[in-house]
Amino acid sequence: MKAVHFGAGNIGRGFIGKVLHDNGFEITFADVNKEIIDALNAEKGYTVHIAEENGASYDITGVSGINTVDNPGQLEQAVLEADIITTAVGVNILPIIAKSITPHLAKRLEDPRPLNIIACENAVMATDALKEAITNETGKLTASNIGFPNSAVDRIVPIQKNERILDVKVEPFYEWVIEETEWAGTDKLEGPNYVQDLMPYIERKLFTVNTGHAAIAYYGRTLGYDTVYEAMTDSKVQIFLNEVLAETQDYITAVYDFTAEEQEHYIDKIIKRFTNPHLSDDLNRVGRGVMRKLGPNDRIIKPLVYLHNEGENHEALSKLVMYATKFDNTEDPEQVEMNSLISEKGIEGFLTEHSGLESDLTKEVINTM
Ligand SMILES: NC(=O)c1ccc[n+]([C@@H]2O[C@H](COP(=O)([O-])OP(=O)(O)OC[C@H]3O[C@@H](n4cnc5c(N)ncnc54)[C@H](O)[C@@H]3O)[C@@H](O)[C@H]2O)c1
Ligand SMILES: O=P(O)(O)OC[C@@H](O)[C@@H](O)[C@H](O)[C@H](O)CO
Repeated sequence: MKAVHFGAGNIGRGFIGKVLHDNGFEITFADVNKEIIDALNAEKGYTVHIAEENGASYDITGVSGINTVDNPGQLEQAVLEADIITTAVGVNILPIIAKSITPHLAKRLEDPRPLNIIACENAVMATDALKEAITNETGKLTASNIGFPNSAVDRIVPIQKNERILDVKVEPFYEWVIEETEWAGTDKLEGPNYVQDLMPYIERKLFTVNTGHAAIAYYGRTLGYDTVYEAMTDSKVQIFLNEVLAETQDYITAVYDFTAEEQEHYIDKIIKRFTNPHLSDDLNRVGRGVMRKLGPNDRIIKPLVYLHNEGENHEALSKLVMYATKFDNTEDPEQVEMNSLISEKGIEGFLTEHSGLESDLTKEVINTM
């Protein structure tokens, strides 16, 4: 069984690569990072270390790499042989990945073996976005051997520097939930959970783990912290995090069938993950892509707008919007773009145009500070 995985970064090597390897796949990583691809081709393997006391280490073997900048032609053979294609590149990169896959797809689909294509990104229904980008190029795909399941991936993998460049340290917890209805073929992966309806799982994850992370990053930075672990030692951050997650809990339990008790249990587990002393996760990583995170369907604005419309408390999420607009990671191109939009249009104009907030909610958000 062969896999092509786009994005040989932290989640690609540390999570998706490990699951595929455990399922017996030979993995070809495709990436634009020459150093990583050269190392994959030289080493043919790497080690995943679990970040806990006496944590285990797992050797991932049978891997290789394609540098999609220097050798895009190598992708053809890899796609033709693939049983699964996955991505972990960042949701905004998916249209570029679509352009890499599309030229080889028709030929691959003449082969009756099932092919599943799955985007493993932090966004609601990211595979649908990849599928749309692919079908914009190919037209409607009528082959019955292709599946585009959406998925939710959860495992904290910080940016890190290790002695061996490919090795990667990951938290012990992981969860990969896949949309069963869209899966092509009968051979499923061991490890992921398959569900009929993914929306409850992806939104619960995004609006708890990722909204929580955003709260720690954007508020923690105003208090001068650099990492999640450091910020979580401050009771002010803990209190704010609890307030934010109480609001997203109201959204999750109103929209889906999770009970308050189930959600409280889920939150407790996540807060323990945020205080893992064996991980050092930079607030700049957790807060990266600030414009994406302030998008209408993302982790802050979607629950905020819902709670506002329902007349429910949304004060902490409103403050979170304001902390996000004040983030200061100027190495992030999205931060630079946001800063320039805010200086041109003001915060009010930015939130109305970019986040799609109605003017009464925009004013309310601004007045929380
Ligand atoms: N790190 C985490 O804790 C975590 C957890 C769950 C989900 N995610 C999601 O996984 C995705 C990847 O995150 P990450 O932390 O692994 O980031 P990362 O920066 O470590 O890895 C992304 C990789 O994609 C590569 N890339 C960029 N453009 C590319 C292109 N055009 N073609 C091929 N490769 C390209 C980069 O070179 C990099 O190696 C994001 O959507 C993120 O939200 C991350
Ligand atoms: O990757 P982002 O930028 O969408 O979000 C940053 C973090 O919240 C995220 O990467 C988490 O670590 C991850 O989603 C945990 O599963």
